[in-house]
Amino acid sequence: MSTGVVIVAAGSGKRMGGQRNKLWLPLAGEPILAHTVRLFATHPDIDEVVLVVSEADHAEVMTLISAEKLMVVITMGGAERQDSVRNGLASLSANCDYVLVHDAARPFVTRKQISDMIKQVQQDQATIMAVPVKDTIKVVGVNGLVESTPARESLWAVQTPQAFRMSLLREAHQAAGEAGKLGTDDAMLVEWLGHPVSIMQGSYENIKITTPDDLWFGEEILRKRKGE
Ligand SMILES: Nc1ccn([C@@H]2O[C@H](COP(=O)(O)OP(=O)(O)OP(=O)(O)O)[C@@H](O)[C@H]2O)c(=O)n1
Ligand SMILES: C[C@](O)(CO)[C@H](O)COP(=O)(O)O
Repeated sequence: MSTGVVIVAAGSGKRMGGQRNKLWLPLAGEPILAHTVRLFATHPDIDEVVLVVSEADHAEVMTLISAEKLMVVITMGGAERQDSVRNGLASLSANCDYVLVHDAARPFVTRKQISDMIKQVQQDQATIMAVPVKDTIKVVGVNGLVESTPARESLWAVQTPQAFRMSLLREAHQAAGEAGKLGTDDAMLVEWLGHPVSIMQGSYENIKITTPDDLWFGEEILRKRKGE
């Protein structure tokens, strides 16, 4: 069984509020991007890595990858995350039976979680990492008034990696592209095809670095892991 990963890094990090892609911000002295790419590129259960980047970051990414001597295929992203994933899938070889899709902005997934997910996807064909929500969630109307309160027991906050049988994810992206369907994650497209998607319990540490407060939390996660 051959497993590839598409790491999407072609965003711009608007919510971080900086001058350039947030993935260049340092975490324990190294760019966030370096942490994530190294984790997958050195993982024994991952056979191929495709890194999706923006035009603006391309040269610097090449420098980073060659300095680290990592075996990574680099490809260009698109306007939306979904476009970036689709471009990444197109760059994986025909040998891949399974694919993981991962946000470069989530550097804290562990090696064991990646291995567990690869085992799980071979059973379920589509599986995503998620954690039960801790807060009470409200559905709010455009008028600013609460419309409903979904039962918390059924709510999960979804993360990446998300893993799929390669042919299933390719089919979902192709169909979504043709229908103009846009999803905020890849599982949405597979669900829309009518295929079951299983949940793999992740961890509250697997945050997506999105806003400045995520950076200090991220430093704390690494400090704690170093001491373990
Ligand atoms: N067109 C896009 C948009 C996002 N991403 C990637 O998708 C992941 C999750 O996106 P998010 O955290 O929202 O990153 P940004 O889009 O960069 O952030 P923002 O929405 O604040 O601009 C990130 O690793 C980001 O680089 C991508 O590859 N291509
Ligand atoms: C895929 C994702 O990480 C699941 O939580 C998330 O939806 C991607 O982030 P974005 O902010 O929607 O681009």
